[in-house]
Amino acid sequence: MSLLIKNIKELLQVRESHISVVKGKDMRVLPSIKNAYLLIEHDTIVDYGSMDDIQNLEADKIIDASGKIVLPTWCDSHTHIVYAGNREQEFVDRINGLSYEDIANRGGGILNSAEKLQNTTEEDLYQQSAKRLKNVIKLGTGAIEIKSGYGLTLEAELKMLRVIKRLKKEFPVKVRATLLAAHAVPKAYKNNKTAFVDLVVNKMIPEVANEKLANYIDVFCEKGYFDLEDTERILKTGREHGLIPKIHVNQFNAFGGVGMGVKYQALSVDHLEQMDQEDIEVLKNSDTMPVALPSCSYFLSIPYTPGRQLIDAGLPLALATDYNPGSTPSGNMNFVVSTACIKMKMTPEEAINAATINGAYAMGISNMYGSITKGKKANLIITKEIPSYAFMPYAFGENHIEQVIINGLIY
Ligand SMILES: N=CN[C@@H](CCC(=O)O)C(=O)O
Ligand SMILES: [Zn+2]
Repeated sequence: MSLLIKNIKELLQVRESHISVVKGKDMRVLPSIKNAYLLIEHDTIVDYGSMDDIQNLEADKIIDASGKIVLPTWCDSHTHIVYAGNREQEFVDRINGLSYEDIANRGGGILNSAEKLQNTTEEDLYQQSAKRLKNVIKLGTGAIEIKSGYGLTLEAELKMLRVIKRLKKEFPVKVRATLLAAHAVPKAYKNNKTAFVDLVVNKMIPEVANEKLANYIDVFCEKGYFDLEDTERILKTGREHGLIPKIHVNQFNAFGGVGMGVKYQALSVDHLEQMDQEDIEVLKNSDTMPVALPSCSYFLSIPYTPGRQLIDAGLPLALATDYNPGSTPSGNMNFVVSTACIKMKMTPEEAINAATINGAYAMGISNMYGSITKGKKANLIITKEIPSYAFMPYAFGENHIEQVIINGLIY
């Protein structure tokens, strides 16, 4: 099966295969070909170029993309889409004056979702999660990381990870799984957090690694959740079991979590709404990707990650949704890209780089996803007819996507 897309107004993010990440000033550059064609065979990009140079290419199917822009699908490197029910009452409580912290301290927040999930069957959890995944693919996401973390018991965490495994099997998009057992201290361990970390380290990590249910290890390193010592124990044990760290840090407080992530060669450090100079310096000497989650800042009315400062310091940056029931009930990467431009002062080129190639890097898959490159998976967004690519983040809140192609097939 072959597919030829021709008369593409502009083909974005065209990269040589050795580019796996873009940093600093290079993020301002988004290589493209105007008036382009793209040829797909089966699930792979095999050729592309200017329409002026098109040979007599044969294909089983031809799409005329006149007036439309084609780009790689979004790579969403941070989500929690496997959850049960919703938390709109907490949303209303926050409108009425409670903070995210107040709600968590009253036993709401993550513990509320954990209770719901523990009382939901695996089949129901799968159906709820599959619906969310289907929706975000239609919004242009072609690769996604999904975390556990609403289980908080071995049994419920395994249930979440089995659901992620099933999503991976049933859907054509690339799925990466993360064990986030240390997402909150469960009620039963309220006065004995160390015993819960013991459980994570001695039972949950070995069992999950043994069953090969996760690629990554995560921890919510934050005041009132898990401190540096807990984080270190969890990352160290995760690494020993072959799980690569990707952690929640600096959402509300900066106290060295970024350095701890870098010490254990985290693939990414995510959130970073609160950053100090030391965090920036430590990232400069690492291969760790900083990940910003602007929809979370928007929804909770907390500061945005200082993306401008990070990029101006020569660092790379990735953008992800953080889709979850508490802080970001949205998996729309188009909104993330717009919000990064509007609120974080990122240029459209920087935001698109952050949401494609750098997002792929933050999932360890940039060899196969995140750019238009021969040999990579044919995961593409075809826009509606729009004046330019900057129009996508500019005209925010509108759906500019006409078609999504996953593994060479129209989704
Ligand atoms: N900050 C920690 N975890 C999630 C939110 C969890 C929740 O409120 O359910 C996040 O990344 O924002
Ligand atoms: Zn998160």
